[in-house]
Amino acid sequence: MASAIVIGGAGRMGRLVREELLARGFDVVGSYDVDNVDELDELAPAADVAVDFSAPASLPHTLAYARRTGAAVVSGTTGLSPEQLDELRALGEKNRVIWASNYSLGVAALRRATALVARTLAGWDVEIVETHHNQKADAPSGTAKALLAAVDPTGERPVVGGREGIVGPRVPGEIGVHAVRGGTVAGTHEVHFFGTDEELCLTHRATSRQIFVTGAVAAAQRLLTREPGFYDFDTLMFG
Ligand SMILES: NC(=O)C1=CN([C@@H]2O[C@H](COP(=O)(O)OP(=O)(O)OC[C@H]3O[C@@H](n4cnc5c(N)ncnc54)[C@H](OP(=O)(O)O)[C@@H]3O)[C@@H](O)[C@H]2O)C=CC1
Ligand SMILES: O=C(O)C1=N[C@H](C(=O)O)C[C@H](O)C1
Repeated sequence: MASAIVIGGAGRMGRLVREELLARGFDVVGSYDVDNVDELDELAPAADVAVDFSAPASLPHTLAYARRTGAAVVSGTTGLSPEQLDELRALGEKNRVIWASNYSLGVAALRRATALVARTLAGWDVEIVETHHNQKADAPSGTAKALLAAVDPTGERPVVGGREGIVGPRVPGEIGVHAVRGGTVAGTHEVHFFGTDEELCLTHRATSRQIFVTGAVAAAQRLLTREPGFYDFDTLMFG
């Protein structure tokens, strides 16, 4: 039986992840949150995999744990800085690591579709809109950033958040990224492509968090069959 710890275990995602791990036969040997995250550095028991849905501030402890125990890491924490993402990538030189801003199969397909449409409709205006529950800490969502990268893989185009006041006409090539917060929305992502007299909109709507949980635990199971490396969700799940 494979063993696991959950980082952010008392959170909205962490509680569901723990249940899913147990349902899939994992032995869950620890749960870590703000008050005991320091234990990851030296005290926490070894496990085959650490599943992390917490906050960027916990990453040093997750990394220390993985280096000490050799555990695989499945991270879904968003709001990580580029330097923190590099640290996770570097961990992949010795450990099995996956980080994904979204563990839903539908969003994986949305990313592919977005890249295709962006190439097909080059020159159209693009606006990305994400909507989440009123407790979400980071904005824009990690998924919105991934969709932005799908539209503009080289990251060269100007990115605009909220528009207010007199800002002048839309700058050609710019990409709007907008965050909406309210209620209990599990996560909606829209990519609008505007041409002359026409609009194409790709939408993904999560109606529960279970999709992310199912995807993350499936990724954990698959990751444990792989060699050390830094994996992305699309490649790991679809090959
Ligand atoms: N990749 C994906 O598919 C998805 C990613 N997410 C991401 O997962 C993360 C968690 O989301 P959610 O469960 O809604 O958030 P919650 O706020 O419900 O849970 C966060 C958990 O992390 C813990 N935590 C916060 N800060 C630290 C810290 N410094 N060290 C250790 N633990 C900490 C909290 O502990 P305490 O209770 O003690 O405060 C809490 O238990 C977010 O980054 C979110 O964007 C969410 C859904 C899907
Ligand atoms: O915080 C959330 O809830 C979610 N966060 C992820 C993100 O930032 O993209 C994924 C999902 O949309 C839910």
